[in-house]
Amino acid sequence: MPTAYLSLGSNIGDAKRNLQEAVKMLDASPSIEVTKVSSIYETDPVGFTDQQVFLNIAAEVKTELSAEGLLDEAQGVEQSLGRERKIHWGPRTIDLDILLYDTDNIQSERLTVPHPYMHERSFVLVPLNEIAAGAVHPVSGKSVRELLSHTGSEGVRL
Ligand SMILES: Nc1nc2nc(S)n(CCO)c2c(=O)[nH]1
Repeated sequence: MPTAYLSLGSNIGDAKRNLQEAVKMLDASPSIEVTKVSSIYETDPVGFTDQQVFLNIAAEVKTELSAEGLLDEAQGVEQSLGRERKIHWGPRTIDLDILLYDTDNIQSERLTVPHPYMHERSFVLVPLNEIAAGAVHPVSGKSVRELLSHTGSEGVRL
């Protein structure tokens, strides 16, 4: 069964509860099993820096869904939790990004996997390293552990 890794983030409202609800909703989907969840990390905002700190986690899921099917589920969770896309890269109640889907390399209208920025984001790599240090980025061939050794964990706190 395919294994995928997701990054989840929130910096509006009760961020911890938003993350917990998002994981619960993913696991409640009949076609998704959440098999690992990282600790919650407080992280400095990247991209649009004039906003609240984020809380970030990573999750491992097993699913028979295609990557696009998993994206549909993830976007459904975002909508259910009130995700409003006002400012690009701005604050959000919840954000779910697909990082890896097995060792697939996907470039479609809707989806790029591996996530195009995952290799340069400590707020993604620190939680992901906690649950999948040995997972391999299918484009670079580097493990999560190796990617993290290049970015460092600046701006990420347990
Ligand atoms: N620390 C941090 N910065 C972010 N900038 C954006 S956009 N996002 C949303 C995910 O792309 C985040 C995030 O989740 N955490």
